[in-house]
Amino acid sequence: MAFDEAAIRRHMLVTPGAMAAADERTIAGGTERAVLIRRAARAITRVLRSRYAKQPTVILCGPGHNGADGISVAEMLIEAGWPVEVVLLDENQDLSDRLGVLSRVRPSGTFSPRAGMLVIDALFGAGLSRLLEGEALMLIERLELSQATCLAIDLPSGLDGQTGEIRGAAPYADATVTFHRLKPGHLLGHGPERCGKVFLADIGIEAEEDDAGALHNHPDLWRHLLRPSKRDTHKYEKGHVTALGGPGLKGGAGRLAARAAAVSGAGAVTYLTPLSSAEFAAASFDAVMVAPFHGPDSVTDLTYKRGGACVFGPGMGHGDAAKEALLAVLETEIPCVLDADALTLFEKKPGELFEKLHPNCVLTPHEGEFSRLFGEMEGSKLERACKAAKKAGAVVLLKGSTTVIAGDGLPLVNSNGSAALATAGAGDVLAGLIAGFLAQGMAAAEAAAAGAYIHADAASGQGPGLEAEALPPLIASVLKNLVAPTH
Ligand SMILES: NC(=O)C1=CN([C@@H]2O[C@H](COP(=O)(O)OP(=O)(O)OC[C@H]3O[C@@H](n4cnc5c(N)ncnc54)[C@H](O)[C@@H]3O)[C@@H](O)[C@H]2O)[C@@H](O)CC1
Ligand SMILES: Nc1ncnc2c1ncn2[C@@H]1O[C@H](COP(=O)(O)OP(=O)(O)O)[C@@H](O)[C@H]1O
Ligand SMILES: [K+]
Repeated sequence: MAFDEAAIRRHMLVTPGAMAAADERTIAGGTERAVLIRRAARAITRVLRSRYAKQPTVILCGPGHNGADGISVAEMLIEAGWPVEVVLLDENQDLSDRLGVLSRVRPSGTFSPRAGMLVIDALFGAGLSRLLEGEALMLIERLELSQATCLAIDLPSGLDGQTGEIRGAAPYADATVTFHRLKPGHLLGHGPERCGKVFLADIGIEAEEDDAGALHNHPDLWRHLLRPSKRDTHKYEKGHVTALGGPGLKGGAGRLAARAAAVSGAGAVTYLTPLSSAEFAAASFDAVMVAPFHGPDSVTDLTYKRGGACVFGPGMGHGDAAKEALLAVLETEIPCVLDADALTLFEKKPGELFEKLHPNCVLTPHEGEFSRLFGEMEGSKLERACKAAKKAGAVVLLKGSTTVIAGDGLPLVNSNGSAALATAGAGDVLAGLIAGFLAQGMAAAEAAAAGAYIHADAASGQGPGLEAEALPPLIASVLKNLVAPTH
């Protein structure tokens, strides 16, 4: 089972390098560059006129094609009677064939952005190749610190389109108009905070699958894998999840994971917990079954009998019996989600875990768990998750306001989360939900992608008062809307 092919083309993220190649391919195919630039400028002008009232507007133009887009926008706005001024990074740029624009050029030293002014940032886009310095740094720093409204062309200048890192400075754009497909930098690192609202414009570039550097997680990619049940389906045909909880006061985390598994569409969930806490667990659940955990056999016996998938970690504790049970289950290659304690258990000897992991495993660390398990790594979140997945031989879902999922195939970036999810237990719910999808037969990367998106979608529209307990019923209604109706 795999992601939908047509959706891959629609939802791919294209690195700046691949985007430049796609531009050149389109030009070689017979579309003139000037035509692409005019289409880009028209798209920018459309966004601008629908979003902002006519107001004093300064267009910062760089030396490359991003600047060419800016100059083309300047022409269109001048024609529409906007009060436009143009600042050129290269003051010697030849504009003898654009006399209308030339008459609006002002020295860069006069650039003084302030509230009530619109600044169109066309200094650098995909071609940013080094740290901002000198004149460019001065212009962007002034803009970054000002109250002016900024509309960025392609990327806020200084934001790295591949990593979302800031190379010297970058404005806080109110909106960004980009072309063809989003770039990873719109979603990673500082991207979301610097880009503002991102508009995607079609300028007639052909999509080729090889251009994809990653995928932007979207239901189109995996919705077909959430099959509605047959009329006469049986609960054990819909998958069984085993959740291993721990003793004592942290049992709530394991129970949250079990409950999330129960609303994933899986037919049944068993929560295993030491005898001392089994009675309390039984009193807190109705549909989820509770059974005593008394060592590795209680987990492997159950998973041999019921199959499905397991979730280890939330509230599991650091006991030796839990660790042995986890290692024993990994030997059987049953699909597993490993979160929280199941990851920190191995912080001193990660190799012991990596040796046993297999491609049906999903690891769901947050940044702290990630660095405890994989050490400090260089690179963007996307690059780090990919390296970690390779090292672990499993799917790695690295959580955060933007979540990255990496495995064997193209990595995915999930960006529909909101700060309502920054609440204790939200991660436990995610782990259980993914285990539920694994139990229903989804492959690890697909289950992780569906889990991350649906989990975040369930929290959308919720506020700071969201408690993790409230997520399972919200997840159930997101799922109901995603799954095609039964006939
Ligand atoms: N390639 C094309 O045909 C098209 C490009 N488009 C636009 O063109 C942009 C890409 O154009 P380019 O590849 O020319 O790249 P850019 O215009 O983004 O930047 C490249 C130029 O900036 C200079 N530069 C890069 N980093 C710098 C730094 N830190 N300090 C000072 N100078 C720096 C480079 O030497 C080069 O002259 C896209 O972002 C998009 O806005 C669109 O108009 C569509 C068509
Ligand atoms: N600011 C945020 N914006 C979007 N999603 C967030 C944010 N903060 C946390 N999340 C999401 O909430 C979940 C929190 O998981 P985790 O850190 O493991 O918390 P816990 O261990 O308390 O359950 C993850 O899925 C994460 O991606
Ligand atoms: K720009």
